[in-house]
Amino acid sequence: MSKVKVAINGYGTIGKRVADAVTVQDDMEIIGIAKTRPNYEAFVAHDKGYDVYTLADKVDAMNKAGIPAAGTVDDMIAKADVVVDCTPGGIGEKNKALYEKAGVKAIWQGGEDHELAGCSFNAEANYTEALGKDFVRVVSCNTTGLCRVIYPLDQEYGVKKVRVTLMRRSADPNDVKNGPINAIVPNPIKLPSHHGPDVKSVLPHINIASTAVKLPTTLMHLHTLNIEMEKECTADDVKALFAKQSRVRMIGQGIGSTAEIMELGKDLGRPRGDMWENCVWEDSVTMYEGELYFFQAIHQESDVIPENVDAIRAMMELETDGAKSIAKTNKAMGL
Ligand SMILES: NC(=O)C1=CN([C@@H]2O[C@H](COP(=O)(O)OP(=O)(O)OC[C@H]3O[C@@H](n4cnc5c(N)ncnc54)[C@H](OP(=O)(O)O)[C@@H]3O)[C@@H](O)[C@H]2O)C=CC1
Ligand SMILES: O=C(OP(=O)(O)O)[C@H](O)COP(=O)(O)O
Repeated sequence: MSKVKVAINGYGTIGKRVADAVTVQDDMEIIGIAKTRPNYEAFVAHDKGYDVYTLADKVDAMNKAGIPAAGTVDDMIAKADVVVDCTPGGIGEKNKALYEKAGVKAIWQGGEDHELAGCSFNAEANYTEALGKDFVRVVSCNTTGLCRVIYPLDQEYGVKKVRVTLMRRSADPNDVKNGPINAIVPNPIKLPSHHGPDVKSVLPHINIASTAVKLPTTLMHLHTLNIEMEKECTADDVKALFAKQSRVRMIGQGIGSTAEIMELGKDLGRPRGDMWENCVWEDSVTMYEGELYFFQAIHQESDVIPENVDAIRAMMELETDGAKSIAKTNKAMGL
C-alpha cells in the first residue's frame, strides 16, 4: 500500500516535531515542509532530507541563502493528501481557502478556533469523530493534557465537575520575543480561560471551568486539578487508572519540578528531550471530602505530536480503531 503523503505548512516548534514523528511511521511520509525565513531551521530541514517549500515571494531569498526551494507552498499542497498546518495561531485560518481550492485535507493546531475545522480532536477521547473528515483541529497542548486525564476518569467513574488552574509557561525555550521575565500574569484576566471551553469542544458534556496565569518559565505548563466524580473511588484507584494510560506518565523517584521532568526526557534519550506524555505526580493524587486533586505537568512543545499522527490516520481512514492507531503511533515514536 502506498504511504499517505503529508505536507507540513509551518516548520517551527510543532511543525518540525510533527515532521519527524510522521517520518518514523510506516503508513505515511513527509513530501515537504514550508516556512518563510531561510534561517537555521530551514537549513536543518534541508540537511535532514525534507524538501523545503516557501511562499512565492520568498523563493528567491531561500535559493540565495543556499537552500534550494522545492517550490511554492501551493506546489507543496498540490502534492499532498493531507496538510498539517503548524503556522502561528491566526495564520492557519487564512490558509483554509488554499486547502479547499486544492481539495486537500488539513489539520490545524490549537491556536485556531474550533469553528475553523468543526472537529476538535484528542486521540483517546474522540478518534472516531475524525474518521474520513476533511478538516480537523488538534486541540492545544493544555487542552490535550486535560482531555487525556478527564476522558478516562469520565469513562470509569463519571465526571460531575472539573475545576482547573493552569500555570502556563509564557514562551517556548527558543522564543526571545515573549515574556514576562519577571512577573506573574493572569492570562486571561476575564474568566474562564479558553481551556475549559476547548475541552468541551472534544467532550461536550463535561462541566469544566478553567483559570490560567503565565509564569516566567519556558519548560512546561503545570495544572492543579480538582475533579468531582459520580461514583466513589480511592486515590489508589485513580493512580491505577492513570498508570494504564499510554500517554500519561506517573512521576515520582525524586522528581519535584518541571526542570527535573525535562532532564528525565533527555536521560530517556527522547528526540529533543521531548516528554510526549502528561506527567502526573503520583504523590499528589489525593481524595479530599470525596473530590480528587492532583498536579500534572505538560510539555507544551511535544504533547500534541502523537495526536497529530493519529489525526492523520483517522482522516485518511488508515485505521478505524483509535486504540490501534494510538498503539501504532506510540510504538513507532518510542513512547
Ligand atoms: N509552541 C507550543 O507550545 C504549542 C503551539 N501550538 C499551536 O501550534 C501552532 C504553531 O505554533 P508553534 O509551532 O509554536 O509556532 P512557531 O512560531 O514555532 O512556528 C511557526 C512556523 O510557521 C512558519 N510560518 C509563519 N508564517 C508562515 C506562512 N505564512 N506560511 C508558511 N509557514 C509560515 C514559521 O516560519 P518562519 O519563521 O520561517 O516564518 C515557523 O516555522 C499554533 O497554532 C500554536 O497555538 C499547540 C501546542 C503547543
Ligand atoms: O497551546 C498552547 O497553550 P494553551 O493551551 O495555553 O493555548 C501552547 O503552549 C502555545 O501557547 P501560546 O499561545 O502561549 O504560545
